[in-house]
Amino acid sequence: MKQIPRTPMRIPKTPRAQPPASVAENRRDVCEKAQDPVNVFCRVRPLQSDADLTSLRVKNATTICLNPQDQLMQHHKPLPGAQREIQYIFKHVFQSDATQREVFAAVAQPLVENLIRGRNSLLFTYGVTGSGKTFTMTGNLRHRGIMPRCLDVLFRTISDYQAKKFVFKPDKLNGFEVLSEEDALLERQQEMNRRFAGGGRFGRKRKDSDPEIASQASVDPSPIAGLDEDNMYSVFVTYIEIYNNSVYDLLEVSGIQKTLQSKIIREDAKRHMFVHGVTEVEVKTVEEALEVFQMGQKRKRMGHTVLNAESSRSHSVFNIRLVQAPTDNQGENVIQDRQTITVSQLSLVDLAGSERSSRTKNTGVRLREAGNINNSLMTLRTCLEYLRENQQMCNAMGAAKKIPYRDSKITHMFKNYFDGEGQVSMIVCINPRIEDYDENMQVMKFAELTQEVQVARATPIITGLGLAPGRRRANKLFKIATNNLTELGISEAKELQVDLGLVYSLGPDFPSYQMNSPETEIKIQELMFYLEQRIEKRRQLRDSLKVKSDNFRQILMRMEQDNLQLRTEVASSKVVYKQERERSAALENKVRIHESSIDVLNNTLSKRERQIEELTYKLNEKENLLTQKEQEKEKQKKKFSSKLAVESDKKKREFEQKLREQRVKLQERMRIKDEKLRLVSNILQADDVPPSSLIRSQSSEDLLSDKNREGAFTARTETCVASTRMDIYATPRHGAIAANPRHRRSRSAGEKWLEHRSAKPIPLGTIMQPYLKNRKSVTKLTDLKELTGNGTTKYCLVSQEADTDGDVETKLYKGNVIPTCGGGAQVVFNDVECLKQKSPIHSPTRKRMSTGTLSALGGPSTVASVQDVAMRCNLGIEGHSSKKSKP
Ligand SMILES: Nc1ncnc2c1ncn2[C@@H]1O[C@H](COP(=O)(O)OP(=O)(O)OP(=O)(O)O)[C@@H](O)[C@H]1O
Repeated sequence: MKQIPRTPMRIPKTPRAQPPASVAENRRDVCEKAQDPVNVFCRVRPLQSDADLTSLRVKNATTICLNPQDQLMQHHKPLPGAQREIQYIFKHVFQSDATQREVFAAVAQPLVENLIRGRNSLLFTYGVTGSGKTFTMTGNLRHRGIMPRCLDVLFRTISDYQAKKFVFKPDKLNGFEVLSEEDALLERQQEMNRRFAGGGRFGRKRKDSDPEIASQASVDPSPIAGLDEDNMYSVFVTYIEIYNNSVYDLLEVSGIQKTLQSKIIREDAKRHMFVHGVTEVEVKTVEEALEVFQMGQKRKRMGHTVLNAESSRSHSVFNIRLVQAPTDNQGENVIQDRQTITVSQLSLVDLAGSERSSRTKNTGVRLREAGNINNSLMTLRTCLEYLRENQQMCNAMGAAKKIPYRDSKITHMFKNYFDGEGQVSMIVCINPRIEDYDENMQVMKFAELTQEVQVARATPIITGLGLAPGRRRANKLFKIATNNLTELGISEAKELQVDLGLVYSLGPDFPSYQMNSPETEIKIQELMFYLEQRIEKRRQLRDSLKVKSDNFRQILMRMEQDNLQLRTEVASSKVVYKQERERSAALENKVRIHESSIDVLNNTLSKRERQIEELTYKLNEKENLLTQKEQEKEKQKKKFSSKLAVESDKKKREFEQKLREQRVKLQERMRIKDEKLRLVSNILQADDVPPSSLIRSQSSEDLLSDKNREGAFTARTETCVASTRMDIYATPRHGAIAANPRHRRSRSAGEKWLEHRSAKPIPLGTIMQPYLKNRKSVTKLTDLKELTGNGTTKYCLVSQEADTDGDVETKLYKGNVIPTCGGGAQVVFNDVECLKQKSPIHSPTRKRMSTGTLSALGGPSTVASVQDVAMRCNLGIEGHSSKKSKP
């Protein structure tokens, strides 16, 4: 592009920051891909009146010249030294007399071709208010703009290849899904019901032919070649308005709501920007599409009335989306796989007027609107500027600027056109009047900038999927042939299954046939011939089949009979089998029961065994314990016996020691007593009866109170007598008994003896018998009078003792009876006679010494006897040594 002068480029002074990874990646992708510049066209509208002055001159089909305003206003001729006219070159410049058709053909038809080939395109008009943007994009009844023409050519191209309505359904995330034929049919019926019930999408019944719309639709462009005939197509339209940097869906069914809700812009899975929740209307004809557009326009006007806005203050975006997907093998239905769907979009954008707010002298709401418009267009300009700079630095691999797409809705929405793939075209609309010179200058600068921006070329879509090309045409030919045959009266033709192989076999260059050509007619005739043959063959085959099937049926009937018989047998066998099974089940049940009881018994047995084991174990433990205890006991026993032995030994020694001591003591005492006795004897010899040597007897009451004590008395007497020749007195129980000192026994009076002998005396059988003169014998001393009365003066106690050898010893204890002061009597023993009788058979070695003998011998027996008497009789003893013993 040549231009004079060129807009100076800004030179960066400071090094730019490194771009983020994603930006750099994107840049690398963009740099690597094939790119096309943004196609910028210029359209000059006619002057309103011939009197109007112009600052613009169209030099040729691509160049226009802008003349300085003052030069034209004042002099009409360039002054020397004045600023020269500025030239701007475009892809094409449409002069004021250019028709809508020319504009469409040059600008929009390539974009529709892109659309059909599955590529995205963006076309926007840019210029000041009244410059003809809307006229170019939409047009009017007489001069239809780009949009209706795009729709017209599109529908003409895909007319025979459209999918049935609702086969493709928007997924609300900028994508589509394929519905089955049944689901699509259901949706169609529901829509029809809605229409009949009370109106269509916009609340009114659809008119079949709106004359205004019909006139817009009736155009004459020929269809675009190169359509993939094996695909099916559907067209969806959306209509959006961006006002005050808010996005509104003009096709939204808002019901009673008067105002529209603003929408947000989102990015889909393929990084394409889309308006979230926007209404996508499927249209099948141009009229339908234009009707939807008109409805959107109405809504737009309604909204503007509510908001008190002007239509030129908003950006309008009309999107035509073409959805295509390949047909199946038979070329009849769309393949039920959303991955095979290709969606292409043509966005037709009518931007708001680009004039600056200073020029319009707006205030209040209008000023804010203008500010927003300026901001969005400024953002667009900045984005394109940065994009251009980044692209220019792409080869130099310098740092890239972050492009502020998100700063305005319009740039945010078309981000993927500049960052991604597609084709971008712009029509700069110019009002050539001289008043718009300055604004036109700005527009030109923007145009100049825009056409330096490169956009990555869209990659061609992958077609085929390995399916035979021309299958839809083959399907069509096959159906034409079958229809023709049906019309000729061959009804079987209807029943024929589609056989594309037959069509393909008609000629090697089949898919390239044109449908309305004579060649096709010939091929259809050939096809009909083949089909006729096929039908004939089918008839024959059918007849043969009938015969065979009859035969087969008969065989089958026989078999059926056999089968029936077998079934009966099987049924009876089954009954038997069932019975057997039941029996077997019963037996099994029994076995199970027995097994379970065996298990129980086993369990019990094992339990018992365990118990036995436990008890055995316990028994062993106890035995062990017992053994231990016995051992311990034995040990203790030994210990105690040894201890006992030691103790007894010790005690024995002690006793012996004590005994020795006692013996010594007794000997000492005996010696003392002997001494005493000797003294007493001496005294007795000197004086016959010493007053002190008296034996006091117990009172008669004491003596006779207890007859049972006779033995004891006897013993006591015996013991006392055993101390030979001693005067012994018994110690009274209650104090000393005093003898009557005035008692004088007359020697002249005769002696009267009281002999006290045993009741059963041992017969002596000897000649020598003791003799007592004037005696009285008693065996029992029952009355004290016997002792005190009758003049008894002497008392003799006879004691006999026989030993084991048969020796008998008879002792006679003699004493004087002395009356006491209390009326009782006391016996003072003064003589003991001891008579011993030897047994003729006795053994001299075994002779036991009698008490008397022992006494005579003065051995230990005497001492023991004295001690015994003392202990038993509780008597005080005082004796003397005079002892008279008779053999
Ligand atoms: N090329 C043209 N040929 C004939 N008439 C034109 C042409 N361009 C514009 N006009 C007329 O100019 C008037 C204003 O045009 P239009 O509404 O398209 O301007 P605009 O740029 O869209 O304004 P706004 O920004 O307000 O929408 C219309 O009445 C239209 O018929």
